[in-house]
Amino acid sequence: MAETELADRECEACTGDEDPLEGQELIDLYEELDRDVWEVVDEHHLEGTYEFEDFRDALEFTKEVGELAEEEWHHPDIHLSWGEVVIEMWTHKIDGLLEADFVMAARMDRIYEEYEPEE
Ligand SMILES: C[C@H](O)[C@H](O)[C@H]1CNC2=NC(N)=NC(=O)C2=N1
Repeated sequence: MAETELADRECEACTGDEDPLEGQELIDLYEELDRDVWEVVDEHHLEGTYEFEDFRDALEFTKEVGELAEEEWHHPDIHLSWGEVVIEMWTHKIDGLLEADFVMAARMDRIYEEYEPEE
């Protein structure tokens, strides 16, 4: 049976004693994200950069991401500028990356589909 798409998986709450993902585990999950948006930084966090037409769209996207973070109780760092939102996503409790971080990133990619500027 095909694996559940990343954005449809549960954000498993972390207990705090998991080991951070590394190596091939990270690569396999990363390949399911929008690589025009995301990069894995130092095997520690995900950094994503989203472009928008203006500040209003960037702000509305930020609000949706904020609501998602509250629902999932898994919170990114968000830098909001005119026409751009930069996200940093990692699991603070273990100071590294777990699947939940990739699930959140995939959910953000899905939210972004409604804002993507015309080519
Ligand atoms: C107390 C602790 O901050 C909470 O359990 C949650 C809140 N949101 C969180 N968000 C992120 N990114 N990492 C965490 O470890 C985390 N922990």
